[in-house]
Amino acid sequence: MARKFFVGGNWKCNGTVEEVKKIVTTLSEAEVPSEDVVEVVISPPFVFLPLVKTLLRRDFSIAAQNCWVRKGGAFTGEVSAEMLVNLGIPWVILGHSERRLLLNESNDFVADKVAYALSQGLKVIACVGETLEQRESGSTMAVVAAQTKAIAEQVMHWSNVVLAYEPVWAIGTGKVATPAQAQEVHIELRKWLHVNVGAEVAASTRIIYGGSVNGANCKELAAQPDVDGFLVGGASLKPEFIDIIKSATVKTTAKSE
Ligand SMILES: O=C(CO)COP(=O)(O)O
Repeated sequence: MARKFFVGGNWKCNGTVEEVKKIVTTLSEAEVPSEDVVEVVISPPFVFLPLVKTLLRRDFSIAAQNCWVRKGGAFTGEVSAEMLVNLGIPWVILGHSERRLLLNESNDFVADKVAYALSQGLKVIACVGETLEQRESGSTMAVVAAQTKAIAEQVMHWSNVVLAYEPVWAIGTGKVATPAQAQEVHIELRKWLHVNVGAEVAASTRIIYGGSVNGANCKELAAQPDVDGFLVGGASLKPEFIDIIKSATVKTTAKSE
């Protein structure tokens, strides 16, 4: 089954109203491949979701960067999945390493969030990835498999899940994984899905890469057979995000050759 290229722009905790308007205008004016070729999802901080939803071009979609683990209620400072649905936000990023590491979100907690968000009809970008220490000790696959396993135990239908492999050592460091390093983990994750979930899910689930993706390195990464797109941080705030979206054509060119 063909996996549509997916490009997410994770703005993290950045932006002002003025900056948001500027970025969205730049995106609106850009010529990018059609929706048949690439799915683009922009993820601003919660407070800017309504503004971005109003201004964003209709062929791009929106994600929140997090949501509460269960139904809303007396949880000060949290935003529930129901609220995102109510606002018409279709996607949510869950399990980002910044939340796992800085806010101590465990594999099980992330998996609970994924399950609840899916149950409310949200689509989920679920993030996994190892730290530098884990990579250097040779436990990369064990770490990402454990993170994926916790999620897989709770997911019944994978059609609304995108798996994002984001090695922590590559996030915001300018130290991008080599195409071979990314492909190696992506193919292992796909094999893991094949063995533990099923052949159809393994073949159809998009596994995207995140960590210092930019306009210069995106094409080579996109050319890897198991890299189905990107989750972009810093570069998603810059005009080069458009070049990253355009790297989707690497797949269509490869196919038609
Ligand atoms: O964490 C990321 C996307 O979620 C990646 O961030 P950078 O692209 O800034 O390295």
